[in-house]
Amino acid sequence: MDSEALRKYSALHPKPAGLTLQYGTAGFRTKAEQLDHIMFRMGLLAVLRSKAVTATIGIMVTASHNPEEDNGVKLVDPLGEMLHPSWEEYATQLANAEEQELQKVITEICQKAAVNLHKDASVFIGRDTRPSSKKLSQSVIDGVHVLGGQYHDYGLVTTPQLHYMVCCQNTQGQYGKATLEGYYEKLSKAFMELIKQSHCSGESQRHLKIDCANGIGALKLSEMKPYFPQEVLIHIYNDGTKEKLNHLCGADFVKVHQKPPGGLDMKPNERCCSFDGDADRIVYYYKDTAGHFHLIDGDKIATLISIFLKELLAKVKQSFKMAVVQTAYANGNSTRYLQETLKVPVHCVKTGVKHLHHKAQEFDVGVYFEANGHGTVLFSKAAETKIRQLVKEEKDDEKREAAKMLENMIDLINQTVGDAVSDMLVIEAILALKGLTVQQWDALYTDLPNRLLKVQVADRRVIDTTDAERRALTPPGLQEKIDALVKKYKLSRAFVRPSGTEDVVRIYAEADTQENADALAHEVSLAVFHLAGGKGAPPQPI
Ligand SMILES: CC(=O)N[C@H]1[C@@H](OP(=O)(O)O)O[C@H](CO)[C@@H](O)[C@@H]1O
Ligand SMILES: [Mg+2]
Repeated sequence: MDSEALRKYSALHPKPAGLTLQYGTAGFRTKAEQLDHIMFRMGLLAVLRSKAVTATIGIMVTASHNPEEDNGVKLVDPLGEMLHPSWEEYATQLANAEEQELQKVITEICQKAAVNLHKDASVFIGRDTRPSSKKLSQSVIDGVHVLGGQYHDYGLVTTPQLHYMVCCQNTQGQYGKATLEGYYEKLSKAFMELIKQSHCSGESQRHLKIDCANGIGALKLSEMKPYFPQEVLIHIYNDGTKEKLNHLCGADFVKVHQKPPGGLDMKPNERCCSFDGDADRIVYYYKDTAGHFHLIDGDKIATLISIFLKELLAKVKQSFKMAVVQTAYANGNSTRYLQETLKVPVHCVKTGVKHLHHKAQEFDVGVYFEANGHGTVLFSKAAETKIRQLVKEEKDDEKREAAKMLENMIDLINQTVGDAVSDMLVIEAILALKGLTVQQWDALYTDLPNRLLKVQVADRRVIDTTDAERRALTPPGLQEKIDALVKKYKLSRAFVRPSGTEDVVRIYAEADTQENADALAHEVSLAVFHLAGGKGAPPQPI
C-alpha cells in the first residue's frame, strides 16, 4: 500500500466533519453532496474485496427511485449478488474512519478478511443518469487507482446491467459476453425464440407503453430497440429529456401512490408499465373502461411467472423443487392464491433483495419478487443442466418443446438481480404465449386493499422485529396493541418495521375495504408514534 498516495488522494476526497453513514439495505444513500468521500472509499473497498475473493467486483453509483438530488453506491459480488453481509460492516467502518485513521482501518480489514494486498484487483464501475453521478464515479476510480486496482468504467448502465457484466466476467463468459451488446443480444435472442413458439395474440397485443422514470431505463431501452423483432412495439415515456428523474413517475411512485405516473397518457385497457430510476424494478398497470386504475405489482408478476413455469415443469416431468419467496409486504391474497390455488410453496423473508435472493437459491426454481416490483427467477445449476440436456436429447416432442421454452426463460431472465428490462420481456413473452390480456392477468386474484405509511421517531432502532419482520419484539406493548387493532377488522393484517433506507418506521396494513385498511394503518401509526418515540405532530388520518 502506497501510504503517501493514499494520504494525498484521501485529502482530495475529505469526509465532512461529524458525518457518519451506514451501509444499509441498498448500500450508502443520501444527498449527493455528502457522498464524495464515500465513493472514494468504496473504490478502496472494492479493491480489497476483489483481492479477497480473487474476482471482479462491481460498483454502481445510483440512488434508484430516490430524488434526483440524492445519490448512492452499492457493491456487487462476483456472481452478481449483493455484497456479502460480512463485508457491509467493513464498508461502514471505512466510510466513517477519520482521514488519519484510514490506513489503519484498511490494514485491520485486510487482517480480519485475510486480504493479500499483493494480489491483483479488478473493478467494474457503472452509473445512473443523475447529474452528480459522473463526478462521483470519478471519485470511485480514484479509490480503485490508489490501491493499484484495474478497472473498467461502463459509464451509463442500468444497475442490473452492471450485475450482469460482473457475472459474465467472473464466469469466463459462461453467463454471457460482458458488454452491452452481449446483454442485448442474449436477451433479444431468447425473447425471439420464445415468442416464435406463440400461436395466439394479434398485433395490438404487442403494444406496450413504458414510463422510464426519466432515468437510465429510457436510454438503454432505446439502445436495445434495434435488437427487438418488429412486432414488439414499445413506446417510451418519461425519457429524461424534459422532466426530473423519478419526479411524479416511476415504479415506486406508481406503487406507493397507487396511481398512474405523470407524462404518460393512458387509454382504457392499454398495457403500461413503469421502471424505477435505475431500472431494477417494474410494475404494470392499466385503466379500465370506467376509468379505474389497476395496479399489477411484483406479487402479480411473481404469480404470472409461477403459473407459466409450473406448467412447463409439469410437462418436462422432472422432480424439480419450485418455490416463491416473498416479504411481509406481499399482498395477503397473492400468498393465498399461490399456496391454495396454484399449490406452490411460499416462503416469507426479511425485506431486502439479498434475503429473497439467498432464500430462492435453495430451490431448483426459485421465483422471488418484492411487492414493489423487484424480482427475478433463479434456476439451480442441476436444473439448468438437465433442461439444456432435454432440449438436445429428448425424443418426445411436447417434452422437448417445454424444455426449449424453459431454456429460453433461463437465458431471458437476469438471474443476477431484478431487472426491469429483462422482467418486462419475460412478462411480454408469457402474455403472448398464453394469449392473456392485461385484464385477464389482473383478474387472477383481487388484491386486498392495503396502505403503506411512514412515521418519524427519535430512534427507529427501538423497534426490533422477529418472524420475517411480521412481529415487533420491542418496544414493550407495541405488538399487543397492533394485535388488538388488527382484531377490529376483517381479513386484516398489519406490521411495523424500521426502514433500512430511510430514517422512518414503515407501517403496513391490509383489510377487507380500503377505508378499513386506511383506518387500521392510521391507528397502528398512532401506536408507533406513542410507544416508539414519535417526532413532530402525531400522524393524521388518511
Ligand atoms: C416497503 C419497501 O418497498 N421497502 C423497500 C425499501 O426498503 P426499506 O428497508 O423499507 O426502506 O428499499 C429497499 C431497497 O431498494 C427495497 O428492497 C425494499 O423493498
Ligand atoms: Mg432501483
